[in-house]
Amino acid sequence: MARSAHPRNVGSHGIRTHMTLPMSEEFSGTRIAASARSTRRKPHFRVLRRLVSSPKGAIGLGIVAVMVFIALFGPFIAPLDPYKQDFMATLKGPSAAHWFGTDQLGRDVFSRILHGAHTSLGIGIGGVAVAFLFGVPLGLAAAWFRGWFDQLVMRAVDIMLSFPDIVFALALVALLGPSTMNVIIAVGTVSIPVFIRTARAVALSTLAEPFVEGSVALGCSPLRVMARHVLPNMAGILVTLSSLLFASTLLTASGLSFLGLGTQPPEPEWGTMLGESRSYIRSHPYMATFPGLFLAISALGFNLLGEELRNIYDPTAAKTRRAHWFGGLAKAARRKPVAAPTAIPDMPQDVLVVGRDLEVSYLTASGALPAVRGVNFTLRRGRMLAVVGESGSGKSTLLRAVGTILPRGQALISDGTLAIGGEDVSTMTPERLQQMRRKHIGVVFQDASSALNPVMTVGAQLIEAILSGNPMPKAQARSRAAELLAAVQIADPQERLDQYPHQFSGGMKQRIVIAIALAQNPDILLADEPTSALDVTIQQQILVLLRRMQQESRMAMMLVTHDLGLVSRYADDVAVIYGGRIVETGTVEEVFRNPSHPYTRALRAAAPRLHAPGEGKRLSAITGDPPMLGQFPPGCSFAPRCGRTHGRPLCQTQTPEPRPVGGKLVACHFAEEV
Ligand SMILES: Nc1ncnc2c1ncn2[C@@H]1O[C@H](COP(=O)(O)OP(=O)(O)OP(=O)(O)O)[C@@H](O)[C@H]1O
Repeated sequence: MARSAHPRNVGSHGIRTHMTLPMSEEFSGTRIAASARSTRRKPHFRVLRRLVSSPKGAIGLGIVAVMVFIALFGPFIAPLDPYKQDFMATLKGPSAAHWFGTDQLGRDVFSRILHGAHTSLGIGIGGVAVAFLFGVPLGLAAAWFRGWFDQLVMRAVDIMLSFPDIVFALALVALLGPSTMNVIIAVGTVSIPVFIRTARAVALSTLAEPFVEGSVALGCSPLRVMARHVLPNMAGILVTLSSLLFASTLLTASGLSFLGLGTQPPEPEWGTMLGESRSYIRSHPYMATFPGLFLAISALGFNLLGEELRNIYDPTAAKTRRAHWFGGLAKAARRKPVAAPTAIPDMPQDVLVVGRDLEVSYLTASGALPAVRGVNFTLRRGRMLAVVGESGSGKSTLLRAVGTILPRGQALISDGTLAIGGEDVSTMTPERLQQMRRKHIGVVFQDASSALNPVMTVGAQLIEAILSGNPMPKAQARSRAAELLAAVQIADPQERLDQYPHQFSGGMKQRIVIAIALAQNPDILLADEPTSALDVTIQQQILVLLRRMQQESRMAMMLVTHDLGLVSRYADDVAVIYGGRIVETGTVEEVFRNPSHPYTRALRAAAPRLHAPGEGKRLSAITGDPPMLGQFPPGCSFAPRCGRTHGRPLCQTQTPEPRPVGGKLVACHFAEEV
């Protein structure tokens, strides 16, 4: 039965198991000498240098600089009074006396353009600022809170977008009255939905990234997650959007001025000037050409500038200028073990995580569907439990439940009990959960590339992980970050701290992810297919590293993997999961030496083994497909694919419960029939 989701998506449910192991409130991490140099800052003129070194950036910056200069100093450099009428010189074409000609009242068009720059660009910038300041926070809030708030915001956005910009802006100005300020409010309001949609879409995808989940797992607050990960990741797109909107805002504002609702004559403004030139467009085209040209050039300049800024702020798009680093592993010999965590005095017991009849469900259109169904397991200090099974069997869902990082609003613990350090997570407040994640749980995700924030240096990400649970001076945190990099065998750690993830190889990125997971000296380490994106030799190195650290620090570890070879080499215990249930569990030796469940046997037979008896034989595949979410057959879920069932009704009707068979727990009615 599904229950309402906890704000942090840990289900609240009625079942309570009395646990007596209180989790320590405080965890004193390794003390580090504050001898490191301070965090180096990137010089701000780096951006300027990059801008001027590219043709697009240089042109864009040049145009914007000229326009800003004109907006600021136009009145001082204008040769004539922009308001002065000369009825003897009306509608004169460009000449030495009037470079851009004169208008219907004999006013100097050039001087009016110089004076009008201030108002025109001011309206554009003001409109974008209004849209940005309201749209971005609303979009971020909608992505974070989801639910009814998201629905409300998005319906309002849909309604606003269903009107053409100019019509909506017209209605607003008609309501507020014609004035420059009201035009800014109107054109800004019209653009708010675009910012909301963009910010929400980017935030949603960024929040689903493993590196953000990692931050949530580290216990970072929503504001911090938004400020550190989501906003920097959308900086490029927001800058580009702002520049594009600047152009459209200028045009919409000009349209309003053209209709007489914007800046009022005799005030010079490019849109108003275009409006005034309407009647003379055929006979005296220069009247429209010059203000139009200034509008178009301004829009072009902001666009070019925005595009180049996007390239700069997205380092993954930028070409790596420096040579790649090659001599890594040779220098990495200076290995430095991570210090063992300080003992938690009031948590001496070995059992750190207990799952009892644990059920985890996804909230789908068809209701809450269980992906993990009544599993029992224990994570013990100093031991590694491997969770194996086919794709879709529920391994990652189980790991995320243990890490209290189930996707918000999508999954929840719907039944049973999960206790971490003796505390039932369903009774924990969001703050307690956050503290738990921050101090006691480290998570290593599958794909290191997406587990690291591409726009933050490795050092910044490590320092964030270190500081999230343990305030300390930045210099000390940097020193600790370098120590962690050295511990995961990355050479020249001080220099590497200032580099971005794309400057590291896949294996090194995964080492960094491991370093981040270990930043708080966690008691529990969760690794979800930590090596499946790596080649075989690197897989071995990473697993050796993980195993060494797990043993040195006596962490309880859960390893999710498809690779039975890795399990037999590195894990202590194994849980074989099928259709969301643990079908066989015990020590690796017991389970693999003499597998009892037909599914375990089939998995073993399907796993490639070098130098195994019968080498050269074809691998046997498991016939049929694993059950889909919500489509589990009655009785034993494996029965439709099982060679041992022989059509026996018991398998089709009664779900086998795990029972002791030869030192293991096996969920099969006929486990003894090996
Ligand atoms: N966000 C989600 N919404 C709905 N169903 C989901 C969601 N995530 C996973 N599932 C479903 O839950 C089931 C278990 O998925 P899970 O990712 O835990 O399996 P897995 O064993 O880890 O698979 P893999 O090895 O491919 O990662 C699958 O049927 C999957 O389709």
